[in-house]
Amino acid sequence: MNITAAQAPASSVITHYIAGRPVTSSRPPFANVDPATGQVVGHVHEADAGIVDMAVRAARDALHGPWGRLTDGERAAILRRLADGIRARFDEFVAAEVRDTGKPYSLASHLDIPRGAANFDVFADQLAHGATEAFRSPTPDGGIALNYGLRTPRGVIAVICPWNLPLLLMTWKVAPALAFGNTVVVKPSEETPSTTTLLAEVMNDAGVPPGVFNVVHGFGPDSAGQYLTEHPDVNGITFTGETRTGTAIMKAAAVGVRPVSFELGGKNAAVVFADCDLDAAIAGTTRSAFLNSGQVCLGTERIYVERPIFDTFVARLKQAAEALRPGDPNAGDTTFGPLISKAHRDKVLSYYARARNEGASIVTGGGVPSLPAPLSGGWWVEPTIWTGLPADSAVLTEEIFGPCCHIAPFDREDEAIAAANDSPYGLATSIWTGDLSRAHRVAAAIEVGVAWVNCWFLRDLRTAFGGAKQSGIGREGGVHGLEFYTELRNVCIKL
Ligand SMILES: NC(=O)c1ccc[n+]([C@@H]2O[C@H](COP(=O)([O-])OP(=O)(O)OC[C@H]3O[C@@H](n4cnc5c(N)ncnc54)[C@H](O)[C@@H]3O)[C@@H](O)[C@H]2O)c1
Ligand SMILES: O=C/C=C/C=C(\O)C(=O)O
Repeated sequence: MNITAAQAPASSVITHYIAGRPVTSSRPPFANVDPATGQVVGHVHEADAGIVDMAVRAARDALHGPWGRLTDGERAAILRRLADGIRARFDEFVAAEVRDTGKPYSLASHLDIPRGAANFDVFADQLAHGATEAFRSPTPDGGIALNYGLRTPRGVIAVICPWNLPLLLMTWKVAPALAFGNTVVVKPSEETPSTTTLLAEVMNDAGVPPGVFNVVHGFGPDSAGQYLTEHPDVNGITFTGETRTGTAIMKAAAVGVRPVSFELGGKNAAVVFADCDLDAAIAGTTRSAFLNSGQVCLGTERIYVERPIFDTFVARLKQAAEALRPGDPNAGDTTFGPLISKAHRDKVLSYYARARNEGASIVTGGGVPSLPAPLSGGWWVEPTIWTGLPADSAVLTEEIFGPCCHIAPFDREDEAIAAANDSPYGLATSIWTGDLSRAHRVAAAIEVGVAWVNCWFLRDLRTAFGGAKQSGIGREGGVHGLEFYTELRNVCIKL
């Protein structure tokens, strides 16, 4: 929910950050709201087309400045300083992320901020070990030619991020972009402006030249997001967010034929076989269904359980869901947070109502928890589990992005695979089985970008990360970002 500055206290003002300095804009700032309480905690400047143009120009100028002349080793050293700079201000980053998202301190301090720093380390490492191809090529005249690959930065990259893992997903894009010599104009989600703004300060302190990293704040359509993706001097667009937003951005990218790197929506399935380690499957599926209040793209909203253990699995997951503790995000025993906004909570509750109206069996949840003030003003919903809905129910086909999942039984492996693949999305899956051959067989059959076996959200940052089908375009991580963040030229020299 965003209201004008007139209604918002002047407690904290977030401005843009262009060419190494804060920049304000003329549009009425919008309010930043704490989702745990619904209270306004500050306000944020909204970029107009002129501000976005200023940022893109600064990024273009920086490409031709000292940044463009740094060696890989010098850029790697700066990336490591960025990681250290985030860690040096760890408490500030955690507090800012918790305030913007309402997520529990335990989650922001163990996932969001540590990964926000680690993303810079992994790409600094990549620079130290990167290589390109070379060939000694026989020539028709009996001589030799040398062919070698030469990677150059793509240029000015537009980076547009969602609100669920704000710093993690921002540096997951900024780190490779800068590692490979690009400059960036980034737009964090309007819901979560704070940690990216702190990152701008860390950039300054780490010696990143002005203009290499620029931040513009605002919304999508008719605001910073649209102006940035439509700017003709942007050479590539990396975006994480909803699939339908990706469609709109892809149309903008088509003008000028700019490449895109997309991490989009999902409707991920877990497949649980009767021979699994049930304790591990329950623990892992509790995380995949309810972590970050279900606001994780890799999360599980569809669970298929082999019939012999179906009733036990449902009972155990119910017990785990009911043990989650909503509360003050900064309280040590809080393990469950609110949704990001009133609009998103209304969306999730609309699916709760649909499930009820379609006759689902509500195993647990389905409503709003009763919490004391000031939390009663926040955007809370109950962790929810359903069974008994038909496969074509909207609850089983559309991304809800909330703390809810549907469990259905299956009798045969091929039936479970077909159910898991029955989706326009293809982001992630988790497979729980004690049979190693089956693990490999099923992981090869489910059409996703990331398949976990007997685990979930276990990440080696060098591996390929991204979605198949309508869940994404391209891959991030390790060497895989090279295709988007660099141009590869072949040089052929007649010797
Ligand atoms: N695949 C992944 O790795 C991944 C990771 C996290 C979230 N997601 C997805 O993100 C979604 C939730 O995040 P969200 O609600 O912020 O997504 P969203 O698409 O509504 O917004 C994402 C970002 O895009 C901007 N935006 C919106 N419309 C735009 C437009 N027309 N032009 C340019 N920018 C525009 C927004 O301001 C925001 O910064 C879910 O669908 C989730 O699955 C995917
Ligand atoms: O909500 C989506 C989570 C995305 C996670 C990553 O991009 C990652 O782990 O690199």
